[in-house]
Amino acid sequence: MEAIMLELNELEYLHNAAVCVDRLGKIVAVETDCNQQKAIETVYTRLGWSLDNVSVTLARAGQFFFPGFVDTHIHASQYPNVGVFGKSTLLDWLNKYTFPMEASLSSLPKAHRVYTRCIRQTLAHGTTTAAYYATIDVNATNLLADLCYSMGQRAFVGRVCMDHLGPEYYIDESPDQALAATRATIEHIRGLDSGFEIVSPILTPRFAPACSAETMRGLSELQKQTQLPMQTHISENANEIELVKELFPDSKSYANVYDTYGILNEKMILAHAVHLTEEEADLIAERKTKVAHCPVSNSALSSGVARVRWLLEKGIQVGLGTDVSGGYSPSILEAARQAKLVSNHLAMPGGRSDNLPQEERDKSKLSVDEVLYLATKGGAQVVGLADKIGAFQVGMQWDAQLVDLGAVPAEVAEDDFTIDGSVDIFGWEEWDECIAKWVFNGDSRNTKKVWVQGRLVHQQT
Ligand SMILES: O=c1[nH]c(=O)c2nc[nH]c2[nH]1
Ligand SMILES: [Zn+2]
Repeated sequence: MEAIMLELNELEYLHNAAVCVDRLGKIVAVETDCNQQKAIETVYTRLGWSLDNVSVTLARAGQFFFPGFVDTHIHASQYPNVGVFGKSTLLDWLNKYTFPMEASLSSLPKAHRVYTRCIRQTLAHGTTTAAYYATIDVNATNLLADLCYSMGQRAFVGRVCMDHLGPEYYIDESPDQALAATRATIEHIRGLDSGFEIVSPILTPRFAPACSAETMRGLSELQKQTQLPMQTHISENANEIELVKELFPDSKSYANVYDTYGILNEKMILAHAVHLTEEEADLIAERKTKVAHCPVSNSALSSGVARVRWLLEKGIQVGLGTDVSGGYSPSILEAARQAKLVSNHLAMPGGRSDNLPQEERDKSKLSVDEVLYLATKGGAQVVGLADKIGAFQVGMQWDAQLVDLGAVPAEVAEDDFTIDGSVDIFGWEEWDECIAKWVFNGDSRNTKKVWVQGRLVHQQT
């Protein structure tokens, strides 16, 4: 347990720093405490590289580099509905808002508009990698992959499989058709990015109530053949859990349903995991399955509070998801903020931890560093890219954001009342205080530049 805590606190950000990135988007040198001159000397003298081959990027006073955010769970196809959920809860929300919107994206001009805006907006909020759900439509799913590729966002793109219980206007015809359609998107993405370097397919059974046993079994087989990652939902809402019990009376639990059909494994990302039992969490840990924590959505749809510390202590790797549009915001910074706040709720009286001693409850609270870890390194682990992204070690990919908190020089600060963004820095704060102020008050106005694999994919004008 100690090890988890230590690792969670290893948060990387760089200020007064220069980073050298080669043409393949790899970090070749990082210099801290430096100016532009020192950075250039590093490239010439220490590395002996020509500036033609290496770009040198500098974070100035008041700015810092932060690893790009990883959104481990987002429905690009629900993006027009952000903030539109009324008082609904999961199952009525799906029928009222979600399925009609997703079905309407079989219109490719509409899908183009929605997906372009979703990618642009998430990039502007510093999301360099996203695990996307598209829709059941093959052409629209392929379009999402094309757009991620051309706009430069690292992405996992999933065609949604749902051949059970859906509305008649939005359902896969049969397990065979669901699997054939999934194979078609895999082939499309292979044609786009043969090594799945930037865009990868991800197998996507929507959730147990919407998938027949045959489809889940078929996806398990397909995963064995392709080694692709997979994503689904689990244990988000009380009525959903009851429905799973009715539909799979022979299964011991929700997690056991996925285990029975061979899809609870180290390549599976489970979203929500709010109401897991002790046995389910132990099984998930044993299978090395990952969890996407979606605090904004869990509050918006009144689903509940996931016990992140409890999951981490079991050794389960956890990242953050916006879960647009169960979640109202495309921002992982907002998800980090809400992850911190909902973890505090677990320590308050009147909540689900009431039977625990106060000391145990206090342990549930996540720190600012920990939620930022979940937003970056934790997310990288969840999507299987921890050796490539989420930190700034030499040899890793330059997937990063340049954050500017708008600090003004001390000599003008006293009479400068210009409002420039939502974070006010007075100049006396320590760096960890600046980071905390960013987490609680920052937004996309602070995200000046964003890179994926060394390519500048967003720049504030
Ligand atoms: O938050 C969620 N969003 C969805 O689209 C969905 N589908 C099944 N379960 C779900 N949960
Ligand atoms: Zn979801």
